[in-house]
Amino acid sequence: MSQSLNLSISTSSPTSPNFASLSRPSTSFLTGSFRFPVKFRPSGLRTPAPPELLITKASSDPEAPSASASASASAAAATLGSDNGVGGVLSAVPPADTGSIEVDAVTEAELKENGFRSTRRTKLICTIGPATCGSEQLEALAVGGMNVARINMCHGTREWHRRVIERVRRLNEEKGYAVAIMMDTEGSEIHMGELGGASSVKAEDGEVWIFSVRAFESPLPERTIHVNYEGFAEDVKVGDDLLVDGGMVRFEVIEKIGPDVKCRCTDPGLLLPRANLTFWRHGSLVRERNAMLPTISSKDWLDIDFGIAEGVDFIAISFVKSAEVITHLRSYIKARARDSDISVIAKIESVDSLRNLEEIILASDGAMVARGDLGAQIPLEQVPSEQQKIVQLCRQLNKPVIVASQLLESMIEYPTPTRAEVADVSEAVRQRADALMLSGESAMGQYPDKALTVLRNVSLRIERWWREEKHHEVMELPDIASSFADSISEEICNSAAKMANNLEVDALFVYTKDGHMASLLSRCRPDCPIFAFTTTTSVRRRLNLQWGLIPFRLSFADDMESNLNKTFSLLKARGMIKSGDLVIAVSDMLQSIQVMNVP
Ligand SMILES: Nc1ncnc2c1ncn2[C@@H]1O[C@H](COP(=O)(O)OP(=O)(O)O)[C@@H](O)[C@H]1O
Ligand SMILES: C=C(OP(=O)(O)O)C(=O)O
Ligand SMILES: [K+]
Ligand SMILES: [Mg+2]
Repeated sequence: MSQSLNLSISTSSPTSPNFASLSRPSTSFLTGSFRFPVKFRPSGLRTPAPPELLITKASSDPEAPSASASASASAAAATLGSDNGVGGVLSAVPPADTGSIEVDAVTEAELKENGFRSTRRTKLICTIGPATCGSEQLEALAVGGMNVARINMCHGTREWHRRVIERVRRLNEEKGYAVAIMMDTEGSEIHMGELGGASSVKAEDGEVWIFSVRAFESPLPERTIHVNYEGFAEDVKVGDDLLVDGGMVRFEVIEKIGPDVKCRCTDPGLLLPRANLTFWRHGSLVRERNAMLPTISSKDWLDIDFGIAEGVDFIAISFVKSAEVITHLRSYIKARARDSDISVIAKIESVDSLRNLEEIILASDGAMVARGDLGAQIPLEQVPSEQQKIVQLCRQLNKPVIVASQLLESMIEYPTPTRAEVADVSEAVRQRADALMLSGESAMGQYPDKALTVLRNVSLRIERWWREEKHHEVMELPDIASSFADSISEEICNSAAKMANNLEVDALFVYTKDGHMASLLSRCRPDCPIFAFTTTTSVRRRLNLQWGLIPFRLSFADDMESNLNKTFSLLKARGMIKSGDLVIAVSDMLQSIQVMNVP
């Protein structure tokens, strides 16, 4: 049926790609629903009440993580995979049923509905907050295409986050989803405290407010804001500009009285709990003192211990300045979590991270273009070119990249996006970022599901447009292999992806134990989807973040012929492929490229 290296290409015609039924009935935003023009920034973001979970200030959370904290559904149930030779990677599934194949239930439905070619390649991340922490809401997001759930340790208690993780894991187990978990650290940013329970407070033009490092009893005195950074009053100078959320509200420092800093509001707007603060002097960001704060604070280390104990799939590090901190964290994780592998994502959101971009990306397992804070640290008009640069560099270095923040900001309040937002999302998809992320839109907005639908539909539409119009940017992909064996893998993947495009195959199949070959194929951004077969649940979940990969868990042997036969019959039985489909298969056990029609 097939031969290694000596390519046997069957002449029977592959099934034509099915582009039918791309847009589902729920996609009304592109088909003419009406919205009022939004002229003003919303004057009262209504945060829906959390259904069951209690939200309190993270810093007052007395609970420290312990080894016994790993009581999350899957971590506790984890067994060392009986799957052969996987180096003891944690697997959340019971010992392998050799006859079965596991794939995300939503992807499976999508494959059956839309056909191979039309499955979504861009991955979607949703930040979970009060609007989406309940099981039903989490399930709605999973069904809507959420590949990764992000929890932001800047908000909520560890207990709150633990329950979210538990719910996601339970849904995965009971309903067959494969949603991965990303934990995002608070980092050493300077931010305001809670607003005494209020979801937002308006600061009016000319008002005088006190920013102070003092701890206040609730309720806060009027027009008083707590600041989390001890050195704040010493660092600011009279005349400095104080920017909330990168300029959504602006104050001028008018007087310092001990720990209190008196400021006059110069650009009125809404203050949100724990909003980020930056201060500027003579038009430049004051970074010197801020930069002395450690990237990973002592609270972050406790959160990281929590993430390791809970077995999260990704840890995103805020305000990374250099590669060392990432290297240090990776060895920390390796020592603490010997059996699991947690990917470390570097958030690019500071001037220092731009300066040391390449070494940071090389040291990390992936990167996030965190445009929220980045836009507060460099001029806004520089953000788009930095985004493009980061996305390209990550692809060249074979690291997954996430584009984050304000993609659909207006959908926090409105059911349809602005045209500008749709254009921004389209651009990120066109740049072929691995993943797009929702923040406030899903964490505390009124239309989390609709926002996710917009990301899904824009991704599908732009990806299809690119394929049909053949807008391929010929991106030079430099050799990145560090050994001869890696070079072979890299050449095989580059060639297989090129062959897949030229032969217009229906799918690439990759059999990979550690996921590396799958990411090398993803890096080529081929026209067809990539079915990535891997033996462990944790690798399968991590592959969720990468462009174009459809991860399956399957126990397989080194014998490719039997792997292929087994895969074909399992996938055919589930209606995911059919006889005649043209497939190219590669594997990291047997270095070969095989081209064949599904029997
Ligand atoms: N776990 C949570 N508990 C309460 N509110 C949250 C939580 N996560 C996110 N939010 C809300 O969603 C908003 C957007 O989330 P995100 O962008 O992740 O945070 P930030 O605004 O701090 O950068 C936050 O400002 C906060 O109001
Ligand atoms: C994603 C970001 O980080 P956070 O939401 O944690 O501030 C950002 O700043 O864009
Ligand atoms: K954060
Ligand atoms: Mg940030």
